[in-house]
Amino acid sequence: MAQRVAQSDGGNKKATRVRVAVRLRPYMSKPDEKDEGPCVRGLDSQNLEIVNWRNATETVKYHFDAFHGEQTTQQEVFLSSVKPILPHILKGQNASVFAYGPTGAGKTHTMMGSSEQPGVIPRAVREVFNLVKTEDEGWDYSIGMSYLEIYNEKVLDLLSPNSQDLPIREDRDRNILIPGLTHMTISSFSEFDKHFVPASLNRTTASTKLNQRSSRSHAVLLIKVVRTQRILPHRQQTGKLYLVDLAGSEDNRRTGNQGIRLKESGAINLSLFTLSKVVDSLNSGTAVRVPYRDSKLTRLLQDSLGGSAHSVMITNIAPEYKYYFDTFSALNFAAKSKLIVNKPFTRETMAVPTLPVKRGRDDHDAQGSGTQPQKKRQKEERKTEQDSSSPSTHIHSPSEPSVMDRLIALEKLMMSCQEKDRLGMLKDVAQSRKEIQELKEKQKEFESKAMLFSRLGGEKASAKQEPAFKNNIAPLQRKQLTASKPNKQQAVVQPLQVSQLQPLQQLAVVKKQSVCVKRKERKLSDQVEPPDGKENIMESGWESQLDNSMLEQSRQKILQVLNTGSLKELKGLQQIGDKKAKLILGWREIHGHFTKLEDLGKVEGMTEKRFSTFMKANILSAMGK
Ligand SMILES: Nc1ncnc2c1ncn2[C@@H]1O[C@H](COP(=O)(O)OP(=O)(O)OP(=O)(O)O)[C@@H](O)[C@H]1O
Repeated sequence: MAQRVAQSDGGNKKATRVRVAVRLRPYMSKPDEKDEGPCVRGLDSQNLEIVNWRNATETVKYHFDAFHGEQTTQQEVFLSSVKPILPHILKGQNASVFAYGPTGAGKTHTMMGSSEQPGVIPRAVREVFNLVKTEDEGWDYSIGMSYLEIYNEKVLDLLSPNSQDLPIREDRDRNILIPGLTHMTISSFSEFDKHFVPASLNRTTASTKLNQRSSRSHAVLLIKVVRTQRILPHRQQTGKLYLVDLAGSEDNRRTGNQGIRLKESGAINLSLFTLSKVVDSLNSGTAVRVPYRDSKLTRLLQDSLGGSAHSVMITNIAPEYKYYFDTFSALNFAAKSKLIVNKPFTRETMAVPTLPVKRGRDDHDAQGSGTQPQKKRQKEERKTEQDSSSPSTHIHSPSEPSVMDRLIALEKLMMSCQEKDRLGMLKDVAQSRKEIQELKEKQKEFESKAMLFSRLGGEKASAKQEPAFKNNIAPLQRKQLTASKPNKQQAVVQPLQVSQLQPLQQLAVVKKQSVCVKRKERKLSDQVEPPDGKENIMESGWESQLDNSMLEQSRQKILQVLNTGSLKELKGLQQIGDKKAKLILGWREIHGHFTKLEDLGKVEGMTEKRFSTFMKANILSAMGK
């Protein structure tokens, strides 16, 4: 008999941003409504603009990973925004796609679609089956599905519609579990469809003023792929795909909701508000506690936001003026969600011989909460975590020989000892594993420092040939320029400069650059170049008046703060406010160290001019000038 032992690639967690796409649905004017034209329009495949409500002669511009215009087909949305993340779930990683946006903006259309225009969900499931067919030989695959809705803060099983509110739990590996939720094994797309279509009809929908068939709940479809290697050690990887159709945010002055609709709406808005708080808290980087537990929705999406999943958010928006404020706030939510960083990793177990465990203890453990099979699995996970010193894990634990020896010796002892003694030894094993982890981290730190120094050395030699900014962000333009490539990390609201396209329908010609329209957005504006061109123009040549060695010393000091400084220390630098300091921390999180000071130009909103101002202010301040 064999038990399964968890393998972790925790040390290799690579940060990845939540990808944000925006989809604009076609204009749908009703015969009795006056046709005011759209308030928002796309500029290209990543940019869009919306009228500035404070001044209709201006617009506000946004940049996203993808923009899907009115004409974009379901197939195109799937191919560009969803298909690329699916292969991860066949490799034991988690992925999630969720549709966000105001009521009636097209979330259900995007996720479910219709039989003529299938949406993301049927396409993604079909693709998972296709991927499995073409995968490497030597693995067996098992695919399963669960489907639930969160209605009025209750978790309801859509595959078993008479079920009660289900609890949400988290295991020690931070996997979110729903004990009692139906899990069906499916062997083909048609089998999936057979369960999915009737289950979708169980979802709570109702007619509101803004949408004839409005979803009154958040729907979450979970597709779980488990692949098991045919040969020893029978590696097993589990990847989960969450496909989420959120209920829409609602302004009840416009929906005219009353009674039960109003209660539903309250629950929907509250959970979306918590979602927004979670995003703010993740972005602030300083919050002690991310409020995931404040709503069932955020608890369930915990892994997708700031967790271990590859996440894509499709923000649906509507072009009509009556949706203006919903659209505006959805775009701002989308813009801030782009800053969230997840760290996906592979969930893998291996088969190893079972250690002798007393039956009585098994029975006792099974008394707690959760269903029997689930408890058993949780217990197994717990046990495998403790037993992670078993022989098979050695293959993957490069560490100091002395620590390794201790582990092997401990294991040998464990195999032959009683339960009571084992517990004490397990503690030692845990301690040893901690030491290994610490050693690995120290090693990594050492290597990156060594690399940094060697790069610095190399850089000095070639400093003259290298351009200072490798990824010049296009400065805000006041006249027509050839558009340069937008910065990859661009994540926040871009205030519009002078519009270079036709003005939006029924708007006067744009006269001046836009301003950010809310105080909050105004704060963000320290990341973008001021539109009026008042930025200091740097007098050139000031560096040449300084002593070279002192100059170099100051540069090194600044670089050190950039690479190792805390939020507070970063804010201690001249020209670095709270927002910029957080962006620097975020950049470090994703890319590691700044090799040279000029790399600061890669941080969101740090234009060449801003960089010059930053350098001058900090060097002069370091020299006490
Ligand atoms: N891209 C699109 N092309 C054509 N029709 C669309 C598109 N997007 C949405 N629609 C139509 O707009 C209407 C509202 O869309 P949908 O029900 O998907 O909105 P929703 O955001 O899910 O709303 P709610 O939050 O109230 O459930 C539907 O009739 C839908 O068919």
